[in-house]
Amino acid sequence: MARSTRDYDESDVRIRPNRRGSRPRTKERPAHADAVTGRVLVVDRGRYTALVSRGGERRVLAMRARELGRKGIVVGDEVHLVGDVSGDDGSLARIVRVSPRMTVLRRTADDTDPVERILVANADQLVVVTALANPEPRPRMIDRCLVAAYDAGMEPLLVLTKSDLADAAPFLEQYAPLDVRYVVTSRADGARTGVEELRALLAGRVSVLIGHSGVGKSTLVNALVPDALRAVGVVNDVTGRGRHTSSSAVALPLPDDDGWVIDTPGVRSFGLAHVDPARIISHFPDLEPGTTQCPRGCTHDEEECALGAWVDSGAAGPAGVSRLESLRRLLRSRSPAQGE
Ligand SMILES: Nc1nc2c(ncn2[C@@H]2O[C@H](COP(=O)(O)OP(=O)(O)OP(=O)(O)O)[C@@H](O)[C@H]2O)c(=O)[nH]1
Ligand SMILES: [Zn+2]
Repeated sequence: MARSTRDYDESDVRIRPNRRGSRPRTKERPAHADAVTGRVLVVDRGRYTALVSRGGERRVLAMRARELGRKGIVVGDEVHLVGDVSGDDGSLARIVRVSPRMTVLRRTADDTDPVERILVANADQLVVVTALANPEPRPRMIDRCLVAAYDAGMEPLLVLTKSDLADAAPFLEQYAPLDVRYVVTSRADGARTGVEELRALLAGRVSVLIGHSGVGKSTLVNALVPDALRAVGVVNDVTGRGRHTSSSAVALPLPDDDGWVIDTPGVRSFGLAHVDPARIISHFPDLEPGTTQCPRGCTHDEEECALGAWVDSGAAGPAGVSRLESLRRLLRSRSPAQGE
C-alpha cells in the first residue's frame, strides 16, 4: 500500500522524525545571549547532566527552566544553559531551550500503550546487539528494532556477538535480502575481534545500542569507551545519588571526539504503537515487491493477500517465510481490533 503523507502527519502529531540533516522548522524563542549549549548525557529524576564544550569540556548539572513549559528533555538533546554553567561541585544551571531535534527514537511500553515516550533524540544509528548463541538470536525482536529504526529515520546496524560460540553465516543468510550492515564480534582466550571494525562504523555518529540482557552489550560498551563506568560514575557523584540504576539511556562520548554511543540499559525492544500499520510493510523492503498482486487496500494479513503465494514461490528467498511471519505478527499486534 502506498504511503500517505496524511496518515503520517496524523499518527505523528508531536515531533516528526527527520532524515539526517533536515532540521524541522520551529518558532524561534528569544535567545539568551549568555547561554551555552550542551548535549544531554543523562536524565535522572528531574536533573539533567549536559556535556558543555565551550570554555573547557565539562559536565554541567542542570534543572529545567520554567519557560520551557511542558517540553520534554531527553538524552541526546542539544540544550541551551544559563546560570551557573561552571560544572563545579554543587552548581546547578538552568536549561532554557531545547534545540530542534534531527531524529527521535520513540518507545511505547508495548504495542497497545497509547503513551509514547521519546527515548533518545538526535541519534542517527540504531545498533541492534544480538548474540549468535547464549542467548539465541531473536529474529522477531530484530525485525521490530529494524522497523523502529527506519521509522525514526535512523540507520540500523546489526552487531552479532559471541561468534566464538556459533557460526554467523546461517543467521546472516536470513538477513541478506535486507542489505543491513553488520559486524561480527567474538571473544576467545581473552582476545576480542570485531571491536575495531565496529568502532569504525560508529565514528562520527550518534549510535543507540539496544539488546537483550546477556548478549554482551556492556562488554562492548566497555571496550569502546574505556572509562564508561567512570563516566557514569562521575555523573552520579554530581547528583549525589549513588549508582546510576535507572533504566534510562546514558550517552557516552567515544574517545577522540569521534561520535557517541548511547547505552540503553533495561531497554530490550520497542513497542510500536506509534507506527501506522500501513507503513510497516514499507519497512520490509524484501517483501514489498510481492504486494503488487494484492487487492487494493490489502492489510497483508488477510486471505486475499498475495504475499503468501509469492513467498511460497521462493521469490523472497529462503528467509521469506519467516520474514512474512514476522511482518504479520507485527501487523496483528498493531491492528485496531486487537489494540485494546
Ligand atoms: N563467549 C563469549 N562470551 C561473551 C562475549 N561477549 C560477552 N560475553 C559474555 O556474555 C556475558 C554477558 O555479557 P554482558 O556484557 O554483561 O552482557 P549485557 O548484554 O550487557 O547484559 P546485561 O549486563 O545483563 O545487560 C558475560 O559473561 C560476558 O563475559 C563473546 O564475544 N563471546
Ligand atoms: Zn497483501
